[in-house]
Amino acid sequence: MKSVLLIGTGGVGTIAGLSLTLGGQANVTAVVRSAYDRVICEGYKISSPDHGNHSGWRPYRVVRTIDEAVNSETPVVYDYVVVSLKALPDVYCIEEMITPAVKLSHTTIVLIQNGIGIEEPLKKAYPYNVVLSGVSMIGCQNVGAVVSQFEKDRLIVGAFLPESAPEATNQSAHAIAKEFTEIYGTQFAEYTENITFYRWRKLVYNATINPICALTLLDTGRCHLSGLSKNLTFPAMQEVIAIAAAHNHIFPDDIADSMLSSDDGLYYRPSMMLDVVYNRPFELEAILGNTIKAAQSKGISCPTLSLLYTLLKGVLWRVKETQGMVQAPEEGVKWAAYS
Ligand SMILES: NC(=O)C1=CN([C@@H]2O[C@H](COP(=O)(O)OP(=O)(O)OC[C@H]3O[C@@H](n4cnc5c(N)ncnc54)[C@H](OP(=O)(O)O)[C@@H]3O)[C@@H](O)[C@H]2O)C=CC1
Ligand SMILES: CC(C)(CO)C(=O)C(=O)O
Repeated sequence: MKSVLLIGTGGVGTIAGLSLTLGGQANVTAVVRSAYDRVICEGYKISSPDHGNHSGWRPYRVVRTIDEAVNSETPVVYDYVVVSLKALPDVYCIEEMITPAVKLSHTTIVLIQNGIGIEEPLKKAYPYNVVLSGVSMIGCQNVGAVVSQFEKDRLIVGAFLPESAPEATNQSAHAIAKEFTEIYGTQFAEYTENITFYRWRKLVYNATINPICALTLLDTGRCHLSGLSKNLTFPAMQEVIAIAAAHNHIFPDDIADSMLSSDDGLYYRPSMMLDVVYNRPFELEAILGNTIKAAQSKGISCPTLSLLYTLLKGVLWRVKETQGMVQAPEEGVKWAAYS
């Protein structure tokens, strides 16, 4: 049995924990924060078209913190640390957070998160551990231990390989990526040698639809009905496609239409929109900030994405102020300091 530590038990993480458990090859210890008491008392209520409906499901072990996960009566060495926290480098530092659970040269770190450039800090912090990058296509929510999955669970997994890595290291990283897809279940997870391509491909959706829904608080269906999808999302997608092309990721001609039709029949609220609705910090830098940096590095202009980014920076400031993460000085502010 593989020993898995799951950090980030929202919609994506809980379904990952369920799939890894049902596959029968992993014992999953889950770090559960605000829903801890409910999960201990009642378990999760899950409705999943792929993994079934469950009432009272619990992973192998439920803990409140990473320290508790590591310091049990018999200390556990984790084979995999699966991170499905939001990618929020401006709020917490994942590479520091997971340190107690990562055994040098042994533990594989698996990131199941949206965005680009998210693996670099992990690989830098753990040069002797394998870092896997997972792109999830699921549409899923966890509200108070009630988990609802709306779209198919499809997880693409590949090894994150810095350019300088020796070939033998690369080969073992690819083998571990394949092993992880088997533990997750090959009906739902697939291995790729080129995970960066899939990260960029997903960005065509996440860097456009997520921000526009988060700003307008309209779900995907209502974005179509109001004309936003045609007049704003579609052109914004062309910018992402051009930036991706400059980084050698070329998509089929119908990529924008296929992303826009991926929620057909649903009034879907993407994860960034839910974060704004629940007044939580959202993944602005990982999704939009890093895309704009990638454009700048190639001298590409992306006015629509830049405007969305600037507006969302304001929204994020508001969220952080209400959460006490930033403060406006009592004496007021002067324009000259910000011009
Ligand atoms: N939702 C979706 O359908 C999809 C999401 N993604 C991506 O997957 C990733 C996860 O998304 P999602 O599942 O929606 O996220 P959620 O916001 O639903 O879940 C995040 C979880 O992390 C927990 N958490 C936050 N901070 C800590 C901490 N310091 N210690 C322990 N736990 C913590 C939260 O706990 P608490 O409840 O206590 O706040 C919450 O349970 C994101 O990168 C997202 O973009 C990708 C594809 C689809
Ligand atoms: C839209 C979706 C579900 C695509 O898988 C997503 O990534 C999100 O909600 O952030």
